[in-house]
Amino acid sequence: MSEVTANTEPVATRERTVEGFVREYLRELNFGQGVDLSRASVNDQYLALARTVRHYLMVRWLETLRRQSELQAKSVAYLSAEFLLGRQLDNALLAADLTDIVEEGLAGLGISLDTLRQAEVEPGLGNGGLGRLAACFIDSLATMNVPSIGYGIRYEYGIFRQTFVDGWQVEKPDSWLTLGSPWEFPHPEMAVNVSFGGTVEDYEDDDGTTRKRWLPGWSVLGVPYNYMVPGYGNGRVNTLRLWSARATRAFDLEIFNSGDYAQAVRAQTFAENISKVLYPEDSTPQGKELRLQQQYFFVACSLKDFVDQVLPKDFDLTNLPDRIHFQLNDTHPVIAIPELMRILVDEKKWSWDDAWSVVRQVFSYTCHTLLPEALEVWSVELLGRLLPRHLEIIYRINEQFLVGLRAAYPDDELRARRMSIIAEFPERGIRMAHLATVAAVKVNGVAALHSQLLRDKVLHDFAEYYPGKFTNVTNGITPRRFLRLSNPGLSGLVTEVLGSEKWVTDLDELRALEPLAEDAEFRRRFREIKAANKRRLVHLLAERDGIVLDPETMFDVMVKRLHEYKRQTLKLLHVVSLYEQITSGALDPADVTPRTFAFGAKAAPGYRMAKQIIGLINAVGRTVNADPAVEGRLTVAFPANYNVTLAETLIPAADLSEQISLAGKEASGTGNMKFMLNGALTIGTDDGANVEIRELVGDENFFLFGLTEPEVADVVERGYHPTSYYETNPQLRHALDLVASGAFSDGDRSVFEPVVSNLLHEDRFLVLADFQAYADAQARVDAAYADPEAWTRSAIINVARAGFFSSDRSMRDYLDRVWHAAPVDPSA
Ligand SMILES: Cc1ncc(COP(=O)(O)O)c(C=O)c1O
Repeated sequence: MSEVTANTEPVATRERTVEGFVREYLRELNFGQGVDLSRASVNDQYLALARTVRHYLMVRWLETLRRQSELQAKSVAYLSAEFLLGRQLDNALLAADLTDIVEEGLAGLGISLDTLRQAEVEPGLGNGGLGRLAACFIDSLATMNVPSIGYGIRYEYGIFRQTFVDGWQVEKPDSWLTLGSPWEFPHPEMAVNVSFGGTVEDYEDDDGTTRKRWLPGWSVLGVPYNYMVPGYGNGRVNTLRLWSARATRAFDLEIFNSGDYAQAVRAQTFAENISKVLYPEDSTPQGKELRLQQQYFFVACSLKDFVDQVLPKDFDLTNLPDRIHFQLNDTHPVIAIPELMRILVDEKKWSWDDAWSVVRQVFSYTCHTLLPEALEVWSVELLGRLLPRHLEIIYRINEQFLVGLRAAYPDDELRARRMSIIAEFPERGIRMAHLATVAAVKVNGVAALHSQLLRDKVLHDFAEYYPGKFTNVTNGITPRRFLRLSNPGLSGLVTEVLGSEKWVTDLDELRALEPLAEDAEFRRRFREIKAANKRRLVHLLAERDGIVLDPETMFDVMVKRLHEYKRQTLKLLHVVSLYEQITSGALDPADVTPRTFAFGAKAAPGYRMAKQIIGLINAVGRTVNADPAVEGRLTVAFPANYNVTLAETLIPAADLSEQISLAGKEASGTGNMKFMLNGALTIGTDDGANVEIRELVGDENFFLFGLTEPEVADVVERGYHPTSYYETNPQLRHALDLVASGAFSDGDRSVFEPVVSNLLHEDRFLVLADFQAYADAQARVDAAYADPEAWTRSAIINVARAGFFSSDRSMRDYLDRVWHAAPVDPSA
């Protein structure tokens, strides 16, 4: 009998040849999908491809995990209720350096890689900027060799799929899991128990100490699903661990036996609801019980996982600050602070002071907003009912905090009330941002202006009390997804002229493009790439939405969540004004630069004004696009369901990026950076990261307009009267009157009355105040666009100076300023 030698090496050291890949792929199709090539559906082909590609990454993943537990280096845990990942296939192919092999191998089988790319449904596990930021950050952490893990929620339904019915938004469920999700690795055997409700009691410990004990009312299981987060070009694969809720018991057999099947499975449904659906809210918190359940659920799972599974069994938790830093992405995971206190005090039986001294060294908090209404406050009644022990802990943290505060400001009770973690009005509530700030090592804003406004306004009292705690980390975007993959034309040109792909991991390399702005041949090639990207978008939108566009027009793009502060209405009023001026004869169409005014935006389903604005954009589009008077001059395009996948084709095709929020309202923006990196010029206010973009590219390569933040504050303080702008600006008046007249609603004046009346009588975000400045800036845009050479020069300068906005740089800033951790040496 021949001897069998055990090989403990992972088997997946795959052959990196076309033939090797094809063999693996066919094996996966046959044995994984259970079909042969002649019968395989596109979905079969896609799933088999995804599994084949992940095999190639598997050795690296296992190796990363092995080394991580060996090294025990300081790690980062990024806690985020959202990870807006986008499609995975292309990114995995890039990381595994397999794209060419796979393309050729599939072609040999008569399969188009591009068709399989399109078969992937993106996991929309986030609302917009915040969730996409988390996805960029974990990509950068992996690429930079930082030991780290992402923790979040595996929503069964992500952000809703937006459709338009008669121009109005109708939400459809996003069933991203229906056709199978080949990128995830469920581990039901590693499920952890998470409790809710019940009561707290005192009891006497063995040594006579009185302690607290939480007697929960109910619990659920959290099942971890692991996702690979491959680094680019470095052999590292980090982990993203998303939690899915399951019932602790599938159903109650007693009730089932008594014949009530529906009642028997109700507990299961109840538990599984926790990870069922992402709250489709952006910039406004949802004070809903289920939302708090979600937050505690994923945080409790993650802390338990880290303490019990990731750390070695004999780990001394007093050393926790040397081993981990938990980054809280907004207030959603802030309940982690009392949860870690509970673990240390109640479960590990530490003293309060010892526990607090560790807890206050391991969390940092990123604030993402400037809108006071977006800061989460949980009612004490709700939090006490759902998490009674945590409420007690929060009260004790607050008590201790207020003692210190009153000692520092003995005669300032008003300040104590303002800063207290507990709000008394309009109902008693827990201010999660205050809790986070009290416990955090660092609190950061997400752009220079935002961090300054946090210090000066939103969290001013705290910045005075804890001067060293506040810092800035300007957001960033991953150059892998948002240039290397999404813009193959520009990416190829950059690699060619720079002589290598080093820029993909060192985006400052783009600076070397700058002299080429003066090179006519380079400009011609740059322009040709933009033109090709525009044609690619035109083709996509024709197929996807039946939208017909002319690639020869200027592509003026505003894509982001629909929110009044972002001011989609400002762009729309400008379109209406141009339309009104042309149709009334005030403007010769020949003098109007042919433009495509593109929008992409989802509105939160409960945000009525945002949905009205969507209806109005579509209504204006319908009228304008059908009117021969403006044909070839003005086109409005509003493809439904803006998501990461659409962004990847839309952004590289843009000539003009609209970043027109009211100054002092947009924390950072990341869309703005993606456009800049892809060679669009920005028309924008002095807000969020626009400020840093403009500083980098200079006024001559940026169309700045509008009130500054101090001016806005001044206008508001003096009393803002939007009607005065309406009365004194004829173009603005005519545009608003046209909307009010029912011209876009078949003569029905009532349809868009709420939008018009809101602008005229409230206009919280000063659209009318900035209208003329915006129209003037658009005239400057037209003038600049008329000179293609100068425009291209500016676009190249934008690209060349975009290096600062790499999320790799953001990670370096967090490592230095917040986490005090370092990448590990890949060769060690
Ligand atoms: C799908 C999607 N939605 C929303 C955003 C956020 O856009 P902005 O920063 O312009 O608000 C992004 C980021 O670029 C995105 O990719």
